[in-house]
Amino acid sequence: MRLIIREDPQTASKYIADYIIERIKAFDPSPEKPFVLGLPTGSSPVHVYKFLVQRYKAGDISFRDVVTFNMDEYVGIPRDHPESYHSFMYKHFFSHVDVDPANINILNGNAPDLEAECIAYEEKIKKAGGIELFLGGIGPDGHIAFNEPGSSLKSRTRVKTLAYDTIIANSRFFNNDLTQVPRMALTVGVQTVLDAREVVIIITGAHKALALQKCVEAGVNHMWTLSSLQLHPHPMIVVDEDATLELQVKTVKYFKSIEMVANELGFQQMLPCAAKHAAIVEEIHSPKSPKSPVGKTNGDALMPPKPEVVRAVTPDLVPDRMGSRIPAEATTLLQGIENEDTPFLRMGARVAPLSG
Ligand SMILES: N[C@@H]1[C@@H](O)[C@H](O)[C@@H](COP(=O)(O)O)O[C@@H]1O
Repeated sequence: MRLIIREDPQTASKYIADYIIERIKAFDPSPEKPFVLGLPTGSSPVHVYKFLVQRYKAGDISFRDVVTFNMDEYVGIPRDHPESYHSFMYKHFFSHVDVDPANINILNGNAPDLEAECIAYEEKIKKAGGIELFLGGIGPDGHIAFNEPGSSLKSRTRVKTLAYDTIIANSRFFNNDLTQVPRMALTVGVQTVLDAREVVIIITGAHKALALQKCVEAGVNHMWTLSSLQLHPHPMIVVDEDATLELQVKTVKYFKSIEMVANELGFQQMLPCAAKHAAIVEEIHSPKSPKSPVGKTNGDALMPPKPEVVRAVTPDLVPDRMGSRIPAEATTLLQGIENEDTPFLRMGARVAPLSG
């Protein structure tokens, strides 16, 4: 898991928007091979959409070959109700970019047969080739989409009764009138989210701090459905400082150090995999300066160089998966980096991870 910590909701949102844009670009989508993007509603992703729209208007990105699947929708309120998730998505995103309306998928909370609607949605996702990147937010109780506490971690798209806490939390969108908040929703399941090839979650604010703590530091538990991300091969949670309030200091330092070390290794987030791989190999063979990323520390260093990193400069060379000859110990380093902390290494080239 990667946990990216930024100062405030704006910088966290910008990080995610930039990340999504680079993922789409690296994927190089076409009508035959569209990028399939899962999308959330809620106040947390509003800034992400704002930055995506800004970059679209600046000519940096097109959504023409992007197929979208929204996470959820209320049952029983008209599609054009200002608080329907359908309205939300058009208001904050779809109306401002070049996404093809035929490529937009949102569950229909007024379908005559809600069960059939959910089954058909799963089928549609499958037919689209699965979701490449699922962006999500969470509720203060750690729910993802509308997978309320106690939801099966194997759940799929279905009709869900909302928890009373969620009805209270969402009443702010309905003039604080609890009676106006729908009691049911259609939602993708936890397993639907986990099936995505990559999951990116935004969590901001002190009111989500306990949920973040449960999901990152505690075990996998259906009472905090986001914790299921621990079972995903490539999850990334992007948070603001306020959301980290319940985390242990060492957890925060650990994840910050992971990002720092990745930066020191010269990984620009958006470089294609092969280039990054080559950069690592080159750096291991011929460190550019005494400040080489291998074992580099500075005054703020959070972790000492690991012995295996230092050993990686020994001349005992073995072929790696990309044909370069690298020190045997370095394969461990590369695997650790690629598997655990830098899913972006997979970007663009869509190469298989080095192992696992
Ligand atoms: N179904 C949505 C979730 O997908 C969203 O993550 C959550 C949090 O919303 P907010 O970002 O406004 O706190 O709200 C609703 O419950």
